[in-house]
Amino acid sequence: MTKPLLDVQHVEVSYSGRPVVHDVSFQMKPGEVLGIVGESGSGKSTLIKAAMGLLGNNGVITKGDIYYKGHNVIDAKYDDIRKMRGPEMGMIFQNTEAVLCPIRTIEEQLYESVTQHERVSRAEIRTRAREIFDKMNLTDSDRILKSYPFELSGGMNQRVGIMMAMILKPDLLFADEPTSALDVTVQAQIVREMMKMHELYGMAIAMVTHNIGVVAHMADKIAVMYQGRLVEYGKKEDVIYHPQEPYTKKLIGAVLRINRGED
Ligand SMILES: Nc1ncnc2c1ncn2[C@@H]1O[C@H](COP(=O)(O)OP(=O)(O)OP(=O)(O)O)[C@@H](O)[C@H]1O
Repeated sequence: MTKPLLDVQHVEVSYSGRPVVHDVSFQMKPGEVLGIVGESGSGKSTLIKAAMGLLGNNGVITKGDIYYKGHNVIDAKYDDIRKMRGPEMGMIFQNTEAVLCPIRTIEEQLYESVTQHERVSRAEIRTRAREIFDKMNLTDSDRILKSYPFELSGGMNQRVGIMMAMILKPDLLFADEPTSALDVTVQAQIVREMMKMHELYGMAIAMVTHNIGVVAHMADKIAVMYQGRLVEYGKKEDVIYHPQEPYTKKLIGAVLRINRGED
C-alpha cells in the first residue's frame, strides 16, 4: 500500500481556547485530489491552515496529529515548517492579489519567494515562470512578470498564484477557494489550469470550495465538513451518488436542483 502523503488523525483545532474543528481524520495519497466542501464557518480553511502551520497567534491544534510524509507537523519546529512551505506544501489563496505586496512587481516577489528555498538566478526563475505560463497558454509572461498585482485582472492574479506555487514543485498543493472571487467563465478556466498542472506535475491537491460542481469535476475524494466535524468522507462517486449523511444529501440535492434549473 502507498504510504500516505498527508495523514490527519483525530485533529481538534481551537481559537483562543474555543474548539472549532473536532476529531477530524483523513488521509491523502501522493497525487490524490481531495475536495473539501461544507457551509461557511464549518472549519474548512482552519483545517488546511492547521496542516500548513498557518493558524496564526490565537489558533492551536489542541488534539490529534498531522503527519506529512511520516513527519509529525505538530512537533516540527517553526523553521522546519517554514522550509516545507513552498517546495513540499504549496498554497493558492482565494485572492492572490490580497496576499501579494502591492508596491513590488510579480517578478520581484517571485524572486524573493524562490530564493528563500533555492540559490537560483533571476534569469533561471524567469525561464521557469515562462515555462509554467506557457503550459497555461499565456503568451505574455514577460509583461505579467513586470506588472504590479493591481495591474492584473483577478483571473490573471490567480494564474500568478498558481505559477508561484508550482514553480517550487510542491508534492501537496492546498487551494483555499481559489476561484470563488472570480466570475463564472474565469472560474472554469482556472479550474482547467489547475487540473492541467496536476496532470503535468502530479502533485496532490486539497481544495476547499463551496462549489460541488468543481469538486465533481476535479476530485478523487470528497470530505464534507459540517459544524467543525467531518461528516462524510470517501470516493467522489460514493459521496455524490450515495451520500449517507442528511447534510450531504441536502448539499448535493441543492446542486442537482440548480443544475436542473429548479431554483
Ligand atoms: N483567526 C480566527 N480567530 C478566531 N476564530 C476564527 C478564526 N478563523 C476562523 N475562526 C472561526 O472558526 C470557525 C471555522 O472557520 P473557517 O474559516 O475555518 O470556516 P470555513 O468553513 O473555511 O468558512 P468559509 O467557507 O466562510 O471560509 C468559524 O466559527 C470562524 O468564525
